[in-house]
Amino acid sequence: MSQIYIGYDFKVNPLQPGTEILIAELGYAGFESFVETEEGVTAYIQKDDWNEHILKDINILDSDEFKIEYTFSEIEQINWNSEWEKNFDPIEVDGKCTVRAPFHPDKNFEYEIVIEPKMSFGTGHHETTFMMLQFILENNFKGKSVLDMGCGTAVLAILAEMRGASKLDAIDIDEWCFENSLENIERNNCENISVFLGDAKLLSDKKYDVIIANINRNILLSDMDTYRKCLEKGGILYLSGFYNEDLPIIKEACNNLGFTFVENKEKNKWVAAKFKI
Ligand SMILES: C[S@@+](CC[C@H](N)C(=O)[O-])C[C@H]1O[C@@H](n2cnc3c(N)ncnc32)[C@H](O)[C@@H]1O
Repeated sequence: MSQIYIGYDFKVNPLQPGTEILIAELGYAGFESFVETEEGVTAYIQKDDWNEHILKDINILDSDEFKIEYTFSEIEQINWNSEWEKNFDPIEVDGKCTVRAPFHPDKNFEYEIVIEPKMSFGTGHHETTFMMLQFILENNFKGKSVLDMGCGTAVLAILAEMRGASKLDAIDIDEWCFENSLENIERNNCENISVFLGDAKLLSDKKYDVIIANINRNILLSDMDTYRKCLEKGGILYLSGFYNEDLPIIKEACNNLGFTFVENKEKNKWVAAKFKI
């Protein structure tokens, strides 16, 4: 890999939950990989995605509860495999599903997903991915056509196929996520998932029984109308990637399009919500 990265070394006090909150916020600002250290975290972002105001919306940096100091520098080469081996512990969801890396030993779970995340978002560690995995475990996917919008590593599409979905599209705007999704789909022997590079513009003539979209508040709001048009009657929409304070805005936008709110989950202020049409 030859992309140039900017690496930020953050010292966080108190370490937890400060580091966890910081990683979550940086993830949504475009940082792609995180290496937890004894004092905090080193976070990486591609130089092409970076600008000098990149930390402007990271709220925890302005919080009185945490003291956070950082330095940053340009890095030419990162060995992602060794970074992940240091950092990626397997996760378990509700005793039924595990998400692990290829270098972890097998586990005896009903659903075992092997993900080599490299730089893509979606190992299950993030609250939003975790809650979406829970929704997929709790709900019926048998024979359903499914869209995983903003697929990252395609972890959600992979579980949906394991749960019986018969035809799936996984779409991501990021080229690395597109390639990583293809690799993970093969690694997990999935046969019903097609991966596309792009955004909601790809959806003009598509129809699905279920749409899963874990992106962020603004993209969800701007693409919601397209999701609505792509859902079959009786279709289900799962949304995540926003904080609990944004749930009323998301609900209102969904209501205006004729969706009914079914339920939501919440973890460390992040929300995942289910709607039906
Ligand atoms: C929060 S991550 C979620 C990844 C994965 N679905 C998960 O649950 O872990 C959001 C993903 O959406 C992608 N994305 C951002 N904007 C998008 C857009 N307009 N259309 C499609 N994908 C987008 C990002 O590249 C990123 O991989």
